[in-house]
Amino acid sequence: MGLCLMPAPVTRPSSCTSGIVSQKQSCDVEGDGISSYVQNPPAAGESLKKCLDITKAAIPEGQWKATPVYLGATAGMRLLRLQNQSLADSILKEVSKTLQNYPFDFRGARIITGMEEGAFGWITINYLLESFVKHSFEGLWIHPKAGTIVGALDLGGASTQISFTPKAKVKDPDSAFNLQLFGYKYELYTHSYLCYGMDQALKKLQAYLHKTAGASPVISHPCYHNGYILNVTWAELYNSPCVDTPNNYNPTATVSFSGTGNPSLCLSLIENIVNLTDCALSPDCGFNGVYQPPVNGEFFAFSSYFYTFDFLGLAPKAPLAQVLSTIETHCNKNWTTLTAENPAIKAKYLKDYCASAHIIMTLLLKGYKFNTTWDKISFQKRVADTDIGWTLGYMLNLTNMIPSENPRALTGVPHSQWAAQIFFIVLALFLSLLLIVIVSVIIKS
Ligand SMILES: Nc1ncnc2c1ncn2[C@@H]1O[C@H](COP(=O)(O)OP(=O)(O)OP(=O)(O)O)[C@@H](O)[C@H]1O
Repeated sequence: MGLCLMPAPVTRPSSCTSGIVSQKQSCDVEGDGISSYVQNPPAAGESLKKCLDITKAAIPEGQWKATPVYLGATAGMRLLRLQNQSLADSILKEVSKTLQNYPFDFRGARIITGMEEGAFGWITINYLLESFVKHSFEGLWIHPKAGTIVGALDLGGASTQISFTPKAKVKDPDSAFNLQLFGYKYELYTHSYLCYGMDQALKKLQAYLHKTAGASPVISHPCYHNGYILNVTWAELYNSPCVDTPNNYNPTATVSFSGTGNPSLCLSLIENIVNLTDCALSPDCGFNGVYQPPVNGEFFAFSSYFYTFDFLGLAPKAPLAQVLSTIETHCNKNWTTLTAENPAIKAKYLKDYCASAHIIMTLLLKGYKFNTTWDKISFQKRVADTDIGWTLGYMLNLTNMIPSENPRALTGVPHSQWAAQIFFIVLALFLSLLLIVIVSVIIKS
């Protein structure tokens, strides 16, 4: 769940992450955001209040009333809405009530769409890199193809998004997101894959293994480290619409996953949950039959992409061969060695880095087809001292902080005048140089 606060006089909210934000202050709703509301509403409510109190303390009292607050919920809530619409509604109502009790200018809570999540992440990155301003300036005055607009790869808990400006027009209108920023029109390709966020992808793996293991109570898991054992109830395993409940479903039954640390088996297991066959607009395909034009330009990969690659020492960039060998070495470590080497890393994350690294490689290389453009991806958490995510883009959009017109055009300086000025500056420099050469030739002779 993302929540964003922006003190009114601040022209650029400098930190806007999942959680609550005010200038450089940020804090997260404890646990897994929205799911903690389902499991333990009072604790989640307290955690939300704690965050709001920290934020309140960071904003001068005189600005509280003028500070707009929006709450946007993402894929966790999209999934909950699929399962239980009234529970999703009551959570949003409850959260809204809490926010209304604070002195901010609360402007509403809603579940954003997957396309919005993708597009706002893309806006956040390019806004922080100042690429919209550079692009519109360079695009208009220097070279029509100048300016570096980067693509966005977001890997959340419940969904994953890819967003970029393709070379050619987007062929499927359902994947096109049109924007005009600083006087420049962008046609963005964006797609959100629900159920392919990291938590749900890991759950899909477990459910696939459970389904294919027959009645066995202990199941080998090749993506878990040798020596690691995870016990889960069927209720926990099948608590999401991303996995099909078996016919003989028994919520209290338990299953044990026992790690075998086998990287190549892990990789082939993942191909059972990611459908890599063609789509209707072949060869322009992502995965699961989804249309996707060929990837174009540089990309920033954040959220779970970053967490995993940062842990493995592969962020922000590493050659593909190094990435593959690092993942293999990591997956081959047994659980005792791994925990001894990483005492500060929580087991809930440590147990999954092998699986998540393989899921990431499958999505990037085989799903999105970065196989020939691997070096274009940067694994990043922050840009310009600010966390990357969809929340800042959401806020910028809702508060109309990115003008659709080019500010230079608004200042009244016409294009032809700029072109003439640049032409005369270049001509003057050339004449000065020529004069220096002529004078030095005359002096020598
Ligand atoms: N330090 C960490 N190491 C590894 N994984 C992490 C770490 N912190 C968070 N994660 C995981 O990263 C994933 C993405 O988390 P994030 O909070 O970005 O998701 P989200 O915004 O709730 O997702 P969605 O948009 O799909 O609803 C989750 O699977 C979460 O468990």
